[in-house]
Amino acid sequence: MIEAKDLTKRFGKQLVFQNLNFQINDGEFISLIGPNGSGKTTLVKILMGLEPSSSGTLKINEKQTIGYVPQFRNIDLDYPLNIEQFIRLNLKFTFSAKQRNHENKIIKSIMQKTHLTDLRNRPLGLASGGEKQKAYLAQALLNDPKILILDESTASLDVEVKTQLMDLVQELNQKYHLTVIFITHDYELTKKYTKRALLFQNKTIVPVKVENISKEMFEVEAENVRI
Ligand SMILES: Nc1ncnc2c1ncn2[C@@H]1O[C@H](COP(=O)(O)OP(=O)(O)OP(=O)(O)O)[C@@H](O)[C@H]1O
Repeated sequence: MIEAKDLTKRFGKQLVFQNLNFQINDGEFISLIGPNGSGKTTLVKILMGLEPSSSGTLKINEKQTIGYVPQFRNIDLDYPLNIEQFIRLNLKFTFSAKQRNHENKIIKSIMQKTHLTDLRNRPLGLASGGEKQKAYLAQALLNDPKILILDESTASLDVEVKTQLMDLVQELNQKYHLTVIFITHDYELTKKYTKRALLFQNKTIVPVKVENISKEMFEVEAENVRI
């Protein structure tokens, strides 16, 4: 379980959020939503130990490792690695034959889980957006995480590819009891894949049932941001 108690974060004089109190259950598929700049990425950085909190606590079970899937960025057409080589970047480089053997098995299994086996030799620079995003997902799964964070990972994909990626994540969530935290601005995907959301509002978090979220709420937030 992930549990926040009175979690507060400031950057210098800027208060990002204060007194966050929430829980995320093991195996839950939950969305993390709210306007641009409300603190979604900052919160997951604190969760991953990449950023200190200002006060309060954010606890996870010590044994729970975390996989992080960012939104894919532009990758040059002549990027030197193929999909499999790119995924391997998250492994420890080793010259031990025994360790290599072990790693090969892990890679094979991850490629099967993410449906990338047939694409393993494709240069990453020539892969489609969805294939690149799946490669990022595969990389995040290498260390057998119990918690998977998708940080706007569907943002630059077209609707059909978004759905394919989310179906895959849902499969991983259900088959392997992965806890999934889905950071998104996408109303349709929030509705389709999650039952509960942590909504950033007025510098704190409100846990809400997704069935009670309206499209207008997403749009109002977007407008607020523009002002
Ligand atoms: N390292 C940093 N130093 C100073 N301010 C920061 C730092 N990182 C984030 N911020 C600020 O903290 C606030 C929260 O940023 P964060 O990226 O967490 O928001 P977000 O909800 O993920 O936004 P978006 O939806 O646009 O990705 C923003 O005002 C941002 O400028």
